[in-house]
Amino acid sequence: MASFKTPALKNPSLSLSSKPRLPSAFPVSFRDNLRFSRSSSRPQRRFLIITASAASISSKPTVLVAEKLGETGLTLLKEFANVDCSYSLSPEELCTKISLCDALIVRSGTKVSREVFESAGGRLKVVGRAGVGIDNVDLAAATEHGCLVVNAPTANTVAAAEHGIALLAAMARNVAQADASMKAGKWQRNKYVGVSLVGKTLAVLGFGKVGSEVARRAKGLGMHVIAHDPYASADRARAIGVELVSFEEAISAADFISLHMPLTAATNKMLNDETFAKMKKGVRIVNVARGGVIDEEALVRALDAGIVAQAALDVFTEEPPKQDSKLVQHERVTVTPHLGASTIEAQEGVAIEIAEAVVGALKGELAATAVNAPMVPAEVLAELKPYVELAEKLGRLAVQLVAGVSGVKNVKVSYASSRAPDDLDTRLLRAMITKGLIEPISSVYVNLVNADYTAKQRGLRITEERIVIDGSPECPLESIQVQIANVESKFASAISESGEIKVEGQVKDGIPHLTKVGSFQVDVSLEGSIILCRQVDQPGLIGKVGSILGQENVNVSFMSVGRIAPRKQAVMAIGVDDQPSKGSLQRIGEVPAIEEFVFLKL
Ligand SMILES: NC(=O)c1ccc[n+]([C@@H]2O[C@H](COP(=O)([O-])OP(=O)(O)OC[C@H]3O[C@@H](n4cnc5c(N)ncnc54)[C@H](O)[C@@H]3O)[C@@H](O)[C@H]2O)c1
Ligand SMILES: O=C(O)[C@H](O)COP(=O)(O)O
Repeated sequence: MASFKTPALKNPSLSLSSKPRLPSAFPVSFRDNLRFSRSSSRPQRRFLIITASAASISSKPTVLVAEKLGETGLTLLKEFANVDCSYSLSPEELCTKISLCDALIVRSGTKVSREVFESAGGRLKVVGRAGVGIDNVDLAAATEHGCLVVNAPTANTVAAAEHGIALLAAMARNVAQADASMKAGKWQRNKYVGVSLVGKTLAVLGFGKVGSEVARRAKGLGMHVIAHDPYASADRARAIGVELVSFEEAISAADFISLHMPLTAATNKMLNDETFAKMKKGVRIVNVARGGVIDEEALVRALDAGIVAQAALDVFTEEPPKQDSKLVQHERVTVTPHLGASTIEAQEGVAIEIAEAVVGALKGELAATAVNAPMVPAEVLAELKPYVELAEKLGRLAVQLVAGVSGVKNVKVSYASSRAPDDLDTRLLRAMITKGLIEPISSVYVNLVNADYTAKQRGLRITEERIVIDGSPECPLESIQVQIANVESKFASAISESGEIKVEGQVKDGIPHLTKVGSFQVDVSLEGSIILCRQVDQPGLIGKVGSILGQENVNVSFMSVGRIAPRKQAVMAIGVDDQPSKGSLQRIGEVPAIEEFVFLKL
């Protein structure tokens, strides 16, 4: 293979030593020193880059804050965006406003439905949930619209756990009922005899952030704590002195049950007639998770049947519940109006957490706490940066080589790396290849949020293969190869021996390079555009093509020839900074030795 670097480059910013630019979807400045870490108990931050256009937006983005948010969070938002605080919008008003907004911030009181995403007309980039539960956001619709959803998963954990403990103690000692009775002028000491917590068994259902904090505190009160959570680590439970048990064991052994799982299809009405029947008679239930995890009518029946002695509820299937709700009015039920996260401290924390996440996402920087997209740790992202660009460009090149693009259905991506497969996170690369494959042939905007969904929608199957090679594990990837099967090519030489369109690339000195087309080895940096020519290898040809381009002042940045053998067929790859005119391309095609050529935009 011969490789010729042009000596003088017209535009120094495109020189080989220039830093690679990230693809348009990723105007990223890597903020490794994010200001987030206020609490040492926070989980390790993981990051996601999301949005294309923010960096190019000259005017300020608009953030709609649809529910009350802490002042410090609002101040952070206002430093970067126009902030519209419109509380208590009707669903129709929200749908009307949303098309003018780049981001939306809500708490649990706003339904962010499919209609909201459809009404946004593509402008809405981020939904920030100022809290944990995202059951009020239609995640599938968000993903389909390429809209990132971020939440604030840690700042209200302690507040929710404290509220759970407050309800547990208040329920056991009839605090609310006795208070109401006294205010009604009564002094009923015998009626409000309570039960003790010490020595009792508490079953925590859902041993996540809040559940484990409740467990920790309940142990401090002298309770025997067991937990059920199909996804929790037994080691983590053991460290707190909690035994993980099955659901059946938990509900049948418990004197008290505290609920801390998210509301999902699997947890919906988890406590129902059947499960209440398996509980100890006289069990007491606390719910600061979500109303929907209990079948509320079944709970009323269980209370009336004496299976459940008492319940303390902060959350309801319908919020606010109907005034005449039997459950709310039940004498042995203590209720609060979804106050779990409502402490001054938690609301300030949540507001800051969500404001930072939303601003970061809008800037196109690294957004934290993504809910509907894979999150890639910042250090992995920094390492993969040039490969991200390579991946998108290989996708773009490969699809432009297809004749009749509707047939693109099966794409195979091979990653050659000396790292163990588990050590290489390819989700971001796959998303970028998908972006490169789809965007040149459609009007769909593809990002990390909607890449897999968009591929599936279009019937595009992307399979991945890892090839473990010898080499330095310092370097995450040796090469990426993209193959499109069962298609014809505009450039027959791009078809490999096995019949697929094949392009392969490497990162050299931080710059993505095209290193193989079909069976031909080339070496051209992936900047600007590329002309691929197949010719019979002969002296003078490079000069001929170069002079056609030179006459039009089209700058050649790189040129490389891959050939089977001297004076046999060869593929010449020419990198150009500017787009040649149709006339120049035609003249290149008319050079007698050139058998076929194609112009590809990156
Ligand atoms: N009342 C409030 O104001 C308030 C405040 C904060 C959180 N919450 C709610 O509390 C719940 C927990 O919040 P978190 O921050 O601890 O979330 P988390 O994600 O840290 O924990 C949830 C846990 O539930 C577990 N889980 C999932 N499915 C389960 C199942 N079928 N059975 C048992 N466990 C299951 C998960 O594995 C996870 O460990 C959420 O519903 C959240 O919305 C309410
Ligand atoms: O999921 C949560 O974070 C809590 O339910 C808090 O909801 P809120 O923000 O509406 O108080």
